[in-house]
Amino acid sequence: MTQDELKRAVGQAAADYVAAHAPQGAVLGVGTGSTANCFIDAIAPFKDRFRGAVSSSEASTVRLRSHGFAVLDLNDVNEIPVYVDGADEVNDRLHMVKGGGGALTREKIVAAVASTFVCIADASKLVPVMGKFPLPVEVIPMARAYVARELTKLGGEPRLREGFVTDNGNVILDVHGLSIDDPVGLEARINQIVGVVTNGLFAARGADLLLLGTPGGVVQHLPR
Ligand SMILES: O=C(CO)[C@H](O)[C@H](O)COP(=O)(O)O
Repeated sequence: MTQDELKRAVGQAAADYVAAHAPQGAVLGVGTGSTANCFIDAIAPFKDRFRGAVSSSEASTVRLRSHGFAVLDLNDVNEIPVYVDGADEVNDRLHMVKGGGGALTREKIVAAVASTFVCIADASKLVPVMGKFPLPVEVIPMARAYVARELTKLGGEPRLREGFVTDNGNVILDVHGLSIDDPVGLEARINQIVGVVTNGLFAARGADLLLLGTPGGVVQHLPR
């Protein structure tokens, strides 16, 4: 199976999960990226069961609307039973590195509100130690050079994502060369740097369920 086929399989599995578990009239939390797009396409036939969706990016909003979903302002929503999103890396505790698509801050906000975070990923994303995928950090533009120096002190090699501006008007520093042995500690440490909006470690609030696309089928993992 190709990687795209595995992404479609987990997108469909997540749609089946949500259709079975989310209450009638619920608000759905929707992530960003190519795997999340597969989920959006797979859940579209069930859209009338939902009050609408809260989106984590302008790109997902466009796709949701193209399927006829009502896209709601998070400030008008009290509860999100399920949030479905992809990951760039995930470990067996269901900590993740996210933000390859640059939507990490809105993703983290929607995930914080959600009762259940379902991570959907192809098998290549499951790793013993995270850090091979450069860790995205969203930064207020005027703090870029300062934050880069601070990230270097933590042992990483930050590189500006050239020509990219987030939906929030900020820049991304991708931090190379980290071996993330303490995801919870590093997430908190980086967020303490003045000028950082947030970083792509989702460890304090990891996923509750991983649907992993493997050549043998979609496998469910709970946090170890
Ligand atoms: O965090 C993300 C976007 O900010 C994505 O979930 C992550 O980059 C995975 O993307 P894809 O499903 O395209 O591999």
